[in-house]
Amino acid sequence: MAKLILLRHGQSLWNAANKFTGWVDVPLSERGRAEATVASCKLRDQGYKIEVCFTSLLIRSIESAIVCLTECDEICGGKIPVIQHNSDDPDWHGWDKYAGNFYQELPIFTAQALDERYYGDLQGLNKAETAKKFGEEKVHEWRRSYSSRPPGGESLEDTKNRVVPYFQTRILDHVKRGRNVLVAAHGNSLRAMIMELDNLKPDEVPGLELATGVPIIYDFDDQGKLLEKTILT
Ligand SMILES: O=C(O)[C@@H](CO)OP(=O)(O)O
Repeated sequence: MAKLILLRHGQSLWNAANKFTGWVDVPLSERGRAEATVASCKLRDQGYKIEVCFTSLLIRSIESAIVCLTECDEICGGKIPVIQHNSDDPDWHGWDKYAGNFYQELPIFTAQALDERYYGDLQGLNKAETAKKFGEEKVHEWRRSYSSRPPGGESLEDTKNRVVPYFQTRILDHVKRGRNVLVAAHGNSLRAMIMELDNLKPDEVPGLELATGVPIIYDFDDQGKLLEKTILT
């Protein structure tokens, strides 16, 4: 039975400062690293073993994955996590000639498709001040509705349109082969994925809040059919 483990990154320094973050590449806070450590221990205590990992290109998701996979490293089943960069930069080619060894290494695939929702003109602004300026209702609509776009940014629908094809082709492929997969990503890229997994309608998604650093486990049977969901609080 394969497991799909979704992990919203630990608290970032801009989560702590209550700022819209989006694609701004802000690292974890001390609390965020502690949350990823706790997630790692919970997964270890429940006997989970990870075989493949996916992250976005943003450091807060990569850091969360690395802390989660290395703090209680039993969850890697004796393998070493290795990031599989896939850069279009021609200077990169040649650095990555190492073919890898699936028996000894746990691949971490990084993908732009899993990045946080692009928050456009709101990025860097304080959330409370923005709500005062534009009104609580408008800002809540920008943050939590399905189809409303924040100024210059992506709606959740836009985010879902890039997340779901990647999820279906790349991530679910491993799950269907019976592998346990960790996806360390963001509040909105994971909400898009959960909409798909839980069959949520657009009017059901505003109520979906994800805590930082709390693993959400989906169990699949050998035919790739979804059986149950557990939140490791
Ligand atoms: O700022 C962001 O990028 C996100 C996640 O922290 O915020 P929100 O909860 O408003 O979608």
